[in-house]
Amino acid sequence: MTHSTLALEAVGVTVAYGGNPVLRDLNVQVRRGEIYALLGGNGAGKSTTLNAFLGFARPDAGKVAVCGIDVGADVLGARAQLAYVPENVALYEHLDARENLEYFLRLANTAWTDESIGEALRAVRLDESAWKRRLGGYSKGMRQKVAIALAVARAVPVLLLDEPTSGLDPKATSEFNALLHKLRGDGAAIFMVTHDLLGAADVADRIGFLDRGHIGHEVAAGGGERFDVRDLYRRYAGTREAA
Ligand SMILES: Nc1ncnc2c1ncn2[C@@H]1O[C@H](COP(=O)(O)OP(=O)(O)OP(=O)(O)O)[C@@H](O)[C@H]1O
Repeated sequence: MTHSTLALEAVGVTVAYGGNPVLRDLNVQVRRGEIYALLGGNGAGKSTTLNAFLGFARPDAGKVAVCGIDVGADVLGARAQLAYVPENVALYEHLDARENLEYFLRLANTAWTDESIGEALRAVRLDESAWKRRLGGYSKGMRQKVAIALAVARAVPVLLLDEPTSGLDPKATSEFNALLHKLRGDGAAIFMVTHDLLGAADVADRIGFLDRGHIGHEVAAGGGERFDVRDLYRRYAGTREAA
């Protein structure tokens, strides 16, 4: 893995709260053009891992980098490389999709035009008939599209997703997965945390199993069947028991 293609890197990361280790010697690397799913039970440390990449959880040991930028040394520089899409996307309910993008792009100090915003909304396949509707009436899937359109308009190479498909119906999930594959094809690095084994198996190139703050095992997709789902289940059940 060359340095230039490495988008996310955690090396020997330990994060403790009140002396209690939540991440323990966590090691993970995600390249551009790759979708990585981190699978783990409740309390395994998934959100803390995201927070470490975002610079909200400071490692007690180890190093976290985004596109080669050390998060501890330059948190704003690192954040400028990524977009974070939380489980429940918080946007302005009384603004429409375009207005939300304009507002957040201005906040991010990113130049935009009507054209570039239109391109971003088209790229995420948000139905054009919805562009002028207030977000208050949007479904979860539509909100996620707007959040990802913001990432597209900012042209960031890294996406961090928290439980992206929970609460999406099968059609919205399949549209969402197709969107992730398109972004991956355009060179994005996508890191998602999830409980959803089948969802991860559908979309990810690699899956890491987080067990009490440590990735004990990773599997990569291969061949027509991609993953051996029964094997994934056995491994996941093992971590869930321990979590
Ligand atoms: N700010 C904090 N202060 C103290 N403890 C924390 C803090 N944040 C997380 N923890 C603890 O760290 C552990 C891991 O939490 P984390 O939220 O990272 O797990 P998770 O895998 O995202 O869980 P879930 O799937 O339930 O959201 C939990 O035991 C949690 O209580």
